[in-house]
Amino acid sequence: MKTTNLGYPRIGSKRELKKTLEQYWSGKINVESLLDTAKSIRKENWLLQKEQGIDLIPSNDFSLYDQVLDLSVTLGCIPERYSALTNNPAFSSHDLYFAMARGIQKEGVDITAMEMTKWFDTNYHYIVPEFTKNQTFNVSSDKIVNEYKEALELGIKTKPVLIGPVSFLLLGKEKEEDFHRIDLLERLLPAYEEILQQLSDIDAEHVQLDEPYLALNLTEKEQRAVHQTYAYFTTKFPNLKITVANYFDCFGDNIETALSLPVHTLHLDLVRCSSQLDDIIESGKLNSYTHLSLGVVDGRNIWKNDYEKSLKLIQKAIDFIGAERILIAPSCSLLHSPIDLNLETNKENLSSELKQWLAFAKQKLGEVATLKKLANKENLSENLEKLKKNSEAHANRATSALIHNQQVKQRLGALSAKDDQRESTFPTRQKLQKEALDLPLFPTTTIGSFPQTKDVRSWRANFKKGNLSIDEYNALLEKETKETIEFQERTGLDVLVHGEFERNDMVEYFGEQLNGFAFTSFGWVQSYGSRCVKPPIIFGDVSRDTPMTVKWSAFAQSLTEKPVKGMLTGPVTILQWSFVRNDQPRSETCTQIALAIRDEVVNLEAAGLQVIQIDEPAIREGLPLRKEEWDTYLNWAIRAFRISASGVKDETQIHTHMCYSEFNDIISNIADMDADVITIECSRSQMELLDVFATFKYPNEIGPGVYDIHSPRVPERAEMVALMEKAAKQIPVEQLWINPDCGLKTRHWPETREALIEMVAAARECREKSSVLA
Ligand SMILES: Nc1nc2c(c(=O)[nH]1)N[C@@H](CNc1ccc(C(=O)N[C@@H](CCC(=O)N[C@@H](CCC(=O)N[C@@H](CCC(=O)O)C(=O)O)C(=O)O)C(=O)O)cc1)CN2
Ligand code: MET
Ligand SMILES: [Zn+2]
Repeated sequence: MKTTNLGYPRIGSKRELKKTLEQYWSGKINVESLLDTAKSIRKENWLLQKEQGIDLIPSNDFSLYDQVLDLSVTLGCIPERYSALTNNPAFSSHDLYFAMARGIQKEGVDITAMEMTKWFDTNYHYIVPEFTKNQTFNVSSDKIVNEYKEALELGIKTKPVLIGPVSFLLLGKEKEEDFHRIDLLERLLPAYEEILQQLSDIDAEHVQLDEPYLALNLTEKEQRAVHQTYAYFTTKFPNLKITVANYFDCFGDNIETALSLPVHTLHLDLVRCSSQLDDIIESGKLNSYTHLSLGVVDGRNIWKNDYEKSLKLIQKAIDFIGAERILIAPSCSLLHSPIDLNLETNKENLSSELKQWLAFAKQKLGEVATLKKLANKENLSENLEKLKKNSEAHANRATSALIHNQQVKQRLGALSAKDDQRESTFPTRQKLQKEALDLPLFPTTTIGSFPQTKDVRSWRANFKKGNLSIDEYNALLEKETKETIEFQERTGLDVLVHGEFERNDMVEYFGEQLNGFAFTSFGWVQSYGSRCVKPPIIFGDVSRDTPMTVKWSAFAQSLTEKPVKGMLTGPVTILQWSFVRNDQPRSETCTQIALAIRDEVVNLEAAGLQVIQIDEPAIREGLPLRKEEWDTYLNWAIRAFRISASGVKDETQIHTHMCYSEFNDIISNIADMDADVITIECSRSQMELLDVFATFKYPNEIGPGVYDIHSPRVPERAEMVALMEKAAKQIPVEQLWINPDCGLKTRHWPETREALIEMVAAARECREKSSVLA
């Protein structure tokens, strides 16, 4: 029996990579310093995994920005528009790499970034590969081999990890008509073959190919592609031990395909799909030589493993194929876990009672190693003690007084059908809101946050450290908010925002104020590139004691005659971007949050806010991976949003906002949310979203984001007008708003000012053209 790991967080336990990247981008350090930091993180990670008792330690799980982008670059899959960089000695390979990730506007070159979207149902975002009909693939980087050699110098023979060819193709997008990307497989396989050859030339023994698409609904053709791929690889490389890793859900209908693969190891996510092992046993179709990697330790949540439960699964697998064909593993890459629970020493954030129930990435590896020893009956006395402690922790969580609140449970039980309905239907509300707000055609607004500058962050850090009093901190925030309101008035925006300067993060901020939530000091998880989040931990029933946002929204509204939008995060997003308790259905936790947000919405209205936005950017990402389960999720998720939005009168305009996902397949459910206005990401995908409106008539108002805020690039007015013209072809102009595609917190002020001035100018141009557009 062996222990194995699928991937380790690469941001660094003190976010070293994040800090170095941002310094590099701002020109403060050179590329060598950046690469040095990267190298030391890899070293630390490899040694730590060894020390924790992992036998098969991954390499190539490191990335400077994103592992999918790395693979695109490795395979020479670089969109044509970057040729201005590849043929120009003024630009290095790193310039090219970061230009693909973030866009570039420098030395006469102006190229947009590649699209970014959610990695399955996580809050991690990857850079979407772009394919053309005649796409070629040429191995053009040594990253995989180099990292293998780097670890070897430390005495560690790693297991290189890369995304498998079928998933790589499916993760991407066709940039031309008339072909399907899966048809590129035959051209792609020789490139993979070259990489596998290089690895086998340097005596790599194991390689892990991730095929998470095996957890989704695949067509027969795609299933055949998976089979063909691994039949080919195993014939070509009979001595390479290939693991095919599936995670985030069951194989479902792909189980026959998975079991037909002639590979050395299949990895199973037994956290998301504990019945998978039984399915395999009952099928009787596992190859006689295939090992099973049992993903029993949850890579997606922070709860301590339940050893008794895991050991039952492991024992069942041992009885089935024998211990020597078993590997013990986390359920998926630990990229999605915070790094080290031992860093959490602040008892006000995380009490010792709570802490004993938790395990972060490093601790999870320890759990994997302990489970192996328990299953192998190694060092019995020491490990039986660990088992006993583990059972005790689970027993006292089950009965803890921290968790249950009868009032919350009663309120949930008393909900009735009318609690998720506005008073009138949209046409009536729209008329009343038009009278109340008196907005022009193509009203302009932003999504909520304005730049979270170094200054703003340092005020908060100093306030938390006690270097600033609450009054001093508030005074600074008031000044920042006031300047932001003045900027918006000067620029001519129609619906203003307060800027969210008081918030560390749109989820953590609410988590800090709601009962039933705990938060960490260092529990950072990478969201994209250098950006991280610190997801709160929902451990108990959720309730709200006092208003959470009214003070800042009312303050901002007091500064202007223009309407200010109250700004809230919706229940589904708070749920999705937190670590959620696993002792009751997610739907129940979500409804509890919905009631807390509903109370906040009602309070904002009473404080004079006529427009209130309830952000739900995570609604799409929360969808189960398999379509069979979509309806159940959508029913409770959409209802939770509606509960949160339905406590106000018709005149109050409810907005929602969504970004960075593919929305076309759930557009009618989004319409069912019945928000008066939705602002939605559209720009990086060139308004592809709008295609769906050719057949689906979106009933309410909508602001398709006109520029990409995740890139520092300033959009041109003409670009934005062109996007709105495209929108006006599908949606009546009376329904259209103009806004960026997400909040501006990651941007700096200079580009923010320029971009919004251009955006308002674009709106004026659209108004002038409106008779033509209509
Ligand atoms: N939860 C969440 N998920 C999301 C989004 C989001 O906004 N939130 N947006 C989408 C895209 N993802 C994003 C994720 C993170 C960030 C982001 O900006 N994160 C910040 C951290 C935000 C934060 O928590 N800030 C804290 C802590 C800031 C900090 O680093 N403080 C310094 C000290 C600063 C100083 O002394 O100057 C430190 O702790 O070392 C604060 O402001 O209080 C970052 O990585 O830089 C943006 C987008 C999708 N998913
Ligand atoms: C990821 S969606 C962000 C919405 C939030 N109101 C903001 O502007 O930052
Ligand atoms: Zn957004």
